[in-house]
Amino acid sequence: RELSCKEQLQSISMEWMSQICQYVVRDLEKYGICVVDNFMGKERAEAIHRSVVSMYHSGVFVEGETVSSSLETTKNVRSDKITWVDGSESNCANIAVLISTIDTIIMNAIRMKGNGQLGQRTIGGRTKAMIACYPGSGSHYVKHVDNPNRDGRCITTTYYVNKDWDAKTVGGLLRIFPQGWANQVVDIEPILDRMVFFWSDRRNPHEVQPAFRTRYAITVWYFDAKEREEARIRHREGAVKEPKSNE
Ligand SMILES: COc1ccc2cc(-c3cnc(C(=O)NCC(=O)O)c(O)c3)ccc2c1
Ligand SMILES: [Mn+2]
Repeated sequence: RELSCKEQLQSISMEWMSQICQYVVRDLEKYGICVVDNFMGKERAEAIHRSVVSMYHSGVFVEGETVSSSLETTKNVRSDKITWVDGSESNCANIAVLISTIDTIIMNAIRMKGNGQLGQRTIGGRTKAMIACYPGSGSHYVKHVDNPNRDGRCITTTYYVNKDWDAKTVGGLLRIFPQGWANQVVDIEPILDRMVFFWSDRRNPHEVQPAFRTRYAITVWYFDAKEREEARIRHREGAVKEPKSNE
């Protein structure tokens, strides 16, 4: 029987989905980092770009706060502006599709593993999506670890929405310094429709190099169920002032 157009599209997307999940499982377990291009397709990527730009100009972004209590001004550590969305906000329909696509990849990657784990982690929940804007003129984020103190976050997933980005002229590279890889670095250009997955803990110190053009990224952090529960218990006991991860 000839497949209908809808069935053909579904079978292509199923094939695409299982390809991506294989890359994510293999690369996360082998390198701790996975880069996927053309993640949402050009049309959807450009629609997400338009949504993010109009949200930025509507003034909902706030200064990204640091969790370091040192006296140095936040500017020296990071100068991005952020806003958190769950995808239900106005103008976020395309971002909702992005979030559910990432959810599906992570869940299918775990299913593919068969033991319900990804890199010996049991994924349990995620944060909302954080949209970050580095407003150019050298804005950056110094070398840091997303989750240095076991706050529960185990996978960082960052999606870039920058059209015609050329890091040679406007900088803004994501540079990862993978632990255990001697002095190797991984430089990732924040180009439109690029998706990056990497372990959020001390295995992947990274920085955002000074950007000289407005630079947008959408990040969702996935929790390790056990670590998250332990962090909650620690937090409840008020033992340690943990940075809010704005879940
Ligand atoms: C206490 O509340 C908050 C609220 C928001 C926070 C956002 C970050 C963060 C972490 N990493 C990056 C990054 O590495 N981006 C890489 C890239 O864009 O290529 C980034 O842009 C932002 C860290 C701590 C936060 C605490
Ligand atoms: Mn980071």
